[in-house]
Amino acid sequence: MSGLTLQNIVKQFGAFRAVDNVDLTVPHGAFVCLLGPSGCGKTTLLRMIAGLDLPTAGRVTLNGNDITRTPTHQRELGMVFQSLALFPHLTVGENIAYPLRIRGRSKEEQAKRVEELLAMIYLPGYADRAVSKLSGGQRQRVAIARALAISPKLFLLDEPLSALDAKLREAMQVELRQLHQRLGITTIAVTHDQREAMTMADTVVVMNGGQIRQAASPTEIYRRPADSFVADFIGQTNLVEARREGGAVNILGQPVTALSLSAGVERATLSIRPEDVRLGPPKAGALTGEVTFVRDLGGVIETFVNVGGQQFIAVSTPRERPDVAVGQKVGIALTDKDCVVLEQ
Ligand SMILES: Nc1ncnc2c1ncn2[C@@H]1O[C@H](COP(=O)(O)OP(=O)(O)OP(=O)(O)O)[C@@H](O)[C@H]1O
Repeated sequence: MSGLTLQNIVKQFGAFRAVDNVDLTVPHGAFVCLLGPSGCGKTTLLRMIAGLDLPTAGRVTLNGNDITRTPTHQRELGMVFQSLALFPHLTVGENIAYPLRIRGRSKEEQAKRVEELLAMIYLPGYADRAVSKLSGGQRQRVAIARALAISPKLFLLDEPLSALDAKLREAMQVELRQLHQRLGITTIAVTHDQREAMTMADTVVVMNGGQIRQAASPTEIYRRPADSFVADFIGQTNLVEARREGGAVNILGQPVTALSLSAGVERATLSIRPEDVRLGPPKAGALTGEVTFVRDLGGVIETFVNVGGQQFIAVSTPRERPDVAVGQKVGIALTDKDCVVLEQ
């Protein structure tokens, strides 16, 4: 099978299980982001894919070959890790050519490839520059070019953009995605930044406690989170418990007439995205709460509403700005369409 497959991967550090039975298939040419909070095991998983760590159990296959125990240098990988910095004493061109030089490629081949790669990262004519004269973003592009010099079978990135400031980081995310679209190299990137993952990846793999909680497209992860961890970790959400009481579905002790639960379900956790919370005048059958805070962030307006002791957050565009003020009583009319039913 072409692409990368992880089967029942376990990594144990003494009694501590950093990666716990991970199964994942990355189709050839896909861009996958491993996303999760600090310590969830993403770097450990990437290091096993790279061959920098051996799994305690499980199997790694690349394009049908078992590479679980293959040394890193025989895996034909391109890697951009935070710790793998550019060589400061070499020029840009020498840095990019380095993987070709140590593989004994001719000077002509090295020069040709350096030229191609510099054009690809939008730095033509930079071969003779000193690395120390580059900006942070340019350095990162050179590190990417160096990793791609050998046309790797697999491209691995560990927090590749974390040293850059927010604006440059966003631009580089788009650049990396576009580069991937042009080259089609199977790519796995580790990040703790969900915007970064959603910008770049075909598949976002959300991890927690060494396990995969959900692996799906950015849209699916956001619109149909598998559980409350994913719902809460990706973007903002309102998590509430719904209970069947009498004939109606109640939230925080208030009946919400337009909501239903599947037959036989007595209680469930609902995830309601802030953009699906519409505020209006209080009315029967809707939740009633009190506005506690309004935050105008320019492009979006966030309104915080206290409903029975729990804070709801509603987000709207400036055009749809709700006409509400702090202290005002408001209604939140919810329908099934606004909610994702999680644990039942
Ligand atoms: N060599 C090691 N020995 C012992 N424990 C380790 C070792 N490497 C990692 N761990 C532990 O394994 C867990 C997962 O670490 P890992 O670096 O994979 O997390 P991560 O998700 O990449 O986090 P971060 O975003 O902070 O880098 C952590 O609790 C970490 O302390």
